[in-house]
Amino acid sequence: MKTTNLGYPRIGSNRALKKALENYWSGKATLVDLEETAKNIRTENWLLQQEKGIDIIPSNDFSLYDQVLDMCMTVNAIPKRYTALQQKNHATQDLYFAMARGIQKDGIDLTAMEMTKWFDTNYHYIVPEFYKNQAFSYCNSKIVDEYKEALALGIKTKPVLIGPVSFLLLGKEKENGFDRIDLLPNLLPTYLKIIKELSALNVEHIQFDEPFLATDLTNKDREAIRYTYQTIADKFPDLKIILANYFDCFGENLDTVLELPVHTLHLDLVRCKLQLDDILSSKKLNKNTHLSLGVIDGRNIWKNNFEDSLALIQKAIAHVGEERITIAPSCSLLHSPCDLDLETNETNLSAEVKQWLAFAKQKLEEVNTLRNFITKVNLSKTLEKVNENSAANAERKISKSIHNPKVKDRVKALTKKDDQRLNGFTQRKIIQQKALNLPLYPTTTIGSFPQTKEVRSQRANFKKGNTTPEAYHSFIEKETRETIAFQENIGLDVLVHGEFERNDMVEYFGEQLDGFAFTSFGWVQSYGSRCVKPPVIYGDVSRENPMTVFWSSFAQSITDKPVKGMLTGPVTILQWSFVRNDQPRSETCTQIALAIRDEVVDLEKAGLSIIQIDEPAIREGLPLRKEDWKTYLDWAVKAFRISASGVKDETQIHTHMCYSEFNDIIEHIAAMDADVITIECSRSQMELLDVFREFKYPNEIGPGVYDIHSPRVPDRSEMVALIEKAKEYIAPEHLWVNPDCGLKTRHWDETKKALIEMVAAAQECRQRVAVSH
Ligand SMILES: CN1c2c(nc(N)[nH]c2=O)NC[C@@H]1CNc1ccc(C(=O)N[C@@H](CCC(=O)N[C@@H](CCC(=O)N[C@@H](CCC(=O)O)C(=O)O)C(=O)O)C(=O)O)cc1
Ligand SMILES: N[C@@H](CCS)C(=O)O
Ligand SMILES: [Zn+2]
Repeated sequence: MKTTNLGYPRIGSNRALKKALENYWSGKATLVDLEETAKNIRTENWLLQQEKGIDIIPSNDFSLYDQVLDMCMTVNAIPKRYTALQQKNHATQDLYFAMARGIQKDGIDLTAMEMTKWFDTNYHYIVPEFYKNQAFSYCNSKIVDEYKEALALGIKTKPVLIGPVSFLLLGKEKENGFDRIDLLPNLLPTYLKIIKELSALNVEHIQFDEPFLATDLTNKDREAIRYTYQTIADKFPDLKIILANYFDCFGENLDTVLELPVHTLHLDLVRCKLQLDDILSSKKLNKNTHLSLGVIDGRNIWKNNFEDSLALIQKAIAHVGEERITIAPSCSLLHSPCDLDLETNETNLSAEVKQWLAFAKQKLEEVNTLRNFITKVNLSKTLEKVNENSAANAERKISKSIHNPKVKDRVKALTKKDDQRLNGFTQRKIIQQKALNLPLYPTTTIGSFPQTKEVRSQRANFKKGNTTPEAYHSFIEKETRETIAFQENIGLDVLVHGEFERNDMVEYFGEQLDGFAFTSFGWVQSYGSRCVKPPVIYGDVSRENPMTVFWSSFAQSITDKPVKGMLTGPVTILQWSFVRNDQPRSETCTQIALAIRDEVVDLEKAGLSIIQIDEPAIREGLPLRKEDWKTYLDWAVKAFRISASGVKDETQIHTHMCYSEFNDIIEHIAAMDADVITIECSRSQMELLDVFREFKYPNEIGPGVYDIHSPRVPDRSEMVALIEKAKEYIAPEHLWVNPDCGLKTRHWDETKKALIEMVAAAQECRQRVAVSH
C-alpha cells in the first residue's frame, strides 16, 4: 500500500514566495533572486514529503502565480493582446505576470486576464481565454523542468497536470459561435507531446486533475473525458495515469469514470464518503484499477479521525486488496496552512485548540500513520500516534469551550420576522432617498483603502508590543482622517472609514468573536502573492462587545457626508474561516448571523445611516452539484437576512460581492433584499450584467467600473463606457458607481488617480442624462 499527496502549499512556511514576488515586482529583486526562492521552496517541499513518508510525491504543483496560468503558458493559450510582449525581447516572466496582473509600462498598456474562484475555495485562478478554432502548441517546459529538478535531488516525482477537459472547462469562450470543449482535438496533441517528453524521462505516474468530474457534466463533456484518457492510455500503455477528482463525488459521471483505462482513481472521501460503497460495489470497477483514498481533509485544519478513516480504508482493502490502495489527502494541500509547529503563541491558539488541529505538514504525517497502522510498520510508535489521535478527538467532543447554551437557545428562538425588514424595498427606497438625498449615480467605494507598508508595519509593531496602543490608535486615526478628507475633496457621495484598523475582513472579526481562534502563521494562498490567515471556528459563536462601532462612528463624526458602516457577512465569515466539522455549517452560519445582526443594530444606534454587509463568498459557497443548491441557498440567504433585518427602514443596507458569476442564482441574490448591491464587473466588461436582460433586479446596483486587482489606472472614458453599458441593463436611478472591490491592495497614487477619474466619469454620465432630458 502506497501513500501520495496531490499538491503541497507553495508559498513557503514563512511566505517566502510572497515576499520574493513582491520584491521582484517592485524592482527590489531580480528574476534570478525570485527563481532562487522558488527553487528553495520546491526543494524544501519535496524533501519534507519524502521525510514524512510520502511515496508518490507531486511535482509541477509549484507555481509562481497560478497553476491554470502555468497551463496556459505551457500549451500556448496566450491571448493575442500579449503578442507585443512575446515579440519585444521581454523575458517570459514579464509576459506571464502581465497575463496575471496587467501591465502599464514603456508605452505598453494591457489588461490582465480574468481571475475567478477555484471551485468552492477561496483560491483564485486565472481564467483561460478561448477562441474559435484556436490552435495550441507545446511552448513552455516547466512541467519537465520541475520533474528533472526533483530527479536531481533523487526524487522521482509524479507530475501534476490540470487535465485537458478541466482546462477547457475552466476557461471562457471569448467569441461567439463555438463551444470550448470542441477545442479538445486541437489541445490534446499538445498534452501528448508533454507526456511523451515525460515518458522519455521514465516518468512512472502522471496525475491528471479533472475536478470538473465533481460537477454536473454534459454527455459531450463526458465523451471528452472518455476520448482524452482512452487516447492517452492507447499512446502510453505503460504510463500510470492517476485521475484525480476532488471537492465532491463523481455523481452521474461515475459510470464514465469507472470505464476509463486509468491506473488509479483518486476519491475525495472527506467531501463524499458514500461514493466508496458505490465504487466498490460497482460491476464496472476494473479489477486492476487502483484507488487513491482521500481520507485526510485537504481543506480544513482538524485532526483526522483515524477511527473513521481506518474503517474506510479497511473496507476498500476488503474489496480490492491492499496492493491497489493508496492513502492520500482529499485534495491538494494548497488550501491548508503549512505547519502547526510554528504556532507557539498561546494567546492566539490555546494548547487546547492546538491539539485538535493538523496543518499541511501534520497531514502528511497522518497519511503515513494510517498506512503504517494498516501495514503494521513501526507498530508501537504508530499505535501511540493512533491513541493520541483518538484521545484528542475525544477531548474535543466534550470540551466545555465549544458549547454555549445561550447561543444555541438564541438560534432556536428565531422566528420568521427576524429575517425580514419592516417594509419592502419600494417603500424603503422612498424613505431612504428622503433621508440620504443622494444624486443620480451615487459614487462610493467598497470599504478598504490602501493597506500600505506603513499601515501593516504599524500593526505588526503594535502586535509585537513595540508600539504603544496610544501610538497605534493615533496612527489609525490619522489615516482615517486623511482618507475621509480625500474622499470629501474628490466629491465621493458615500464615504467609508478605510478599514485601516483591520488586518483582514474575516480575521479581524474572528479575533473579536467568541468561538474563534486564530493563528500566527496559518497563511493560505488566495491569489498570486496574496495570502489570508483564516480564523478557526471551534465553538459556538457570540459577540461580547461591538467590533466596528468605534472607527465607523469616529469617521462619521468628522464629515457631513454619509459614511458606510462596514461589516463582513455571516456566509463570508463562515466560508473564509476553517469551520468546525462537528455540526452543520448552516448552524454555525446562523450563530455568526446573530453576532453580525447585533453589530448592525449597534452601528445604526451610533448614527450610521448606511451599513454594508459584505458577502463576496456567497457564490463561492454554492455546492458544486445543482441538486444541493437549494438547501444551501435557503440557509445562506436566510443568514444574511437575519444579519440585516434588525434595523429601521431609513437605514440603507448594502452588500458587496466580488468574482460572482451569479446569473444562475440571481433570484436568491435578490432575495437577500439588500437595498444596494455592489458587484465585480469590470474585467468581464459588464458581461455579468447579461442576466438583467431577463431578470429585473428589484433593488439598486453598483456594477464595479474599475478593476482593483490590477495596478493599471483606468481611463475616464473606459469607465463612462462601462456606466453607459450598465445603463442598458439597469435603470439609471438604480445605478451606483464604484470600483469592483476594496482598494487595500492598491497604492495610494493609483487609487487617487483612479477615484478622481471615477467621480468625473459619474459626473459626465449625470450630465449626459441631464442633457438628454
Ligand atoms: C477580498 N478577498 C479576501 C478573501 N479572503 C479573505 N480572508 N480576505 C479578503 O480580503 N478572498 C477573496 C479576496 C482575495 N483578496 C485578497 C486581497 C488582499 C489580500 C491581502 O492583502 N493579504 C495580505 C495579508 C493581509 C493580512 O492579514 N495582513 C496582516 C498581516 C500583515 C503582515 O504580513 N505583516 C508582516 C509584517 C509587516 C511589516 O512589518 O511591514 C508579517 O507579519 O510578517 C495585517 O495587515 O496586519 C497579504 O499581504 O497577502 C488577501 C486576499
Ligand atoms: N469591504 C471589503 C470587501 C472586500 S470583498 C474591502 O473593501 O476590502
Ligand atoms: Zn470584494
